[in-house]
Amino acid sequence: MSKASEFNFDGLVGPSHNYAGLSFGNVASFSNVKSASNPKEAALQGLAKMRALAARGFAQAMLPPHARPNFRLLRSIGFTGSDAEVIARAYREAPVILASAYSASPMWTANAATVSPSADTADGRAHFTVANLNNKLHRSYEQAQTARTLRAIFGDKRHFAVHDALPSTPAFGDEGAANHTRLCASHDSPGVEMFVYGRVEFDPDAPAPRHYPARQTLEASQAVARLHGLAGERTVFVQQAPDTIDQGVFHNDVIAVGNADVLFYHQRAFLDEQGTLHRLQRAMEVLGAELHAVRVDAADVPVADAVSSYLFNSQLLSKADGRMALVVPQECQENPAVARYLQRLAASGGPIDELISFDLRQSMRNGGGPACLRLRVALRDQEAAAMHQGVVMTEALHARLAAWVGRHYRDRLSPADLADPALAVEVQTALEELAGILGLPGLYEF
Ligand SMILES: N=C(N)NCCC[C@H](NC(=O)CCC(=O)O)C(=O)O
Repeated sequence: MSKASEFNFDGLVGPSHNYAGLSFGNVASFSNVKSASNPKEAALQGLAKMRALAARGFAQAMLPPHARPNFRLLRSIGFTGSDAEVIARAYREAPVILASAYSASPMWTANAATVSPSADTADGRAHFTVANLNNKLHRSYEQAQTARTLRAIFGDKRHFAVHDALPSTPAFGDEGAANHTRLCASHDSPGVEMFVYGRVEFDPDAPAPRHYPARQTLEASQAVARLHGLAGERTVFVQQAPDTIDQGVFHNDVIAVGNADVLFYHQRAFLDEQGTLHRLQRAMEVLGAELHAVRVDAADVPVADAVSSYLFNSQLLSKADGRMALVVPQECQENPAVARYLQRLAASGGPIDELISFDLRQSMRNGGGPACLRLRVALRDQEAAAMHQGVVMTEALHARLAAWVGRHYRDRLSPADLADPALAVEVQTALEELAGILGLPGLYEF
């Protein structure tokens, strides 16, 4: 009988991390627009999380940043000449598009792809569908490098299938694992896959948010489930509450998180709370398992506090003793209602008995907490052995990456710095070296 474990692939923050206010509907991104960022601190904060969780024995790996600026985007919209000329003119004429081309958003790897472990799929391989992220210009370009990276790591076709992104059109808006949760009894046996969508393209009567965009469609979620060969009785499609999206919950992982048989969620997460729980419970029964729902009432934690603290953008990790730890951003301890709730939760005798808190403020200021920063990939032992090993987090890799960040990253980036042609050269030099550190020489298309 093979064993399996869940790897967290955290995104390494890239050298051009900046605050450009690019994500309408994401409250943090909008409110920190044009403030100065600290890419060095951002990368070190992310690496510290990876190191600490790896040291605790959790399976941990990383995904590298993408090449920036995205010259393909800039040249495709009419900026010509040398790289320096392209940057100078884009800065003058279209600074927001230059910022989009420089975005370090691939760090939020929960949006890189949707992943179905081999135990769930018809052909017994682990399936990945790259997310098209077509709701935002800066994110819609991530798919090509993401596919290239995933194929470099999961290239063994006997074990893995990496699908290209769905057609990049509003009907198939897809934001990857941020809107997908797998519930199961154990990682090496079949699980229930829950897909959460925000709107339905081809049903004009379906409820939808009024102010902020719903980034994920039902049609996209269904397409991913089909591509992965998931069994109907173990697949559940759930609509997110539209008014909660309108309060800044732009992905389901901002309002719910699941692990093994536990679903930790806010009362206002889903359009039909009872129906959702009932369907998940029935699907779990097919597996001979039982759903353990941990509901947070709006009276204890209002949606606004869930959004500002990112309580639900936490990682729920199974420990060796069978209990679970909740990995939260430090903002949770700073919000009195959330801190009070968490104290009660850990002492409640329920499945979650430990809190682990990280300072991820650089990422949080763009709306990315612990869960945004990681892509979960449950792998059987032989699959874990078949993937590229150079991205698995160890003390040695952490040390090399921290030193690399120290050599190449700036500690301050303001909007005007994006006009500096030296920045583009710095990023390319850094990434060429990174490809060598990770043992992935063909990683980038320089
Ligand atoms: N919830 C999850 N899984 N991911 C969070 C992604 C945050 C990201 N922020 C940004 O892209 C902001 C970039 C800027 O404004 O500079 C987004 O909105 O897509």
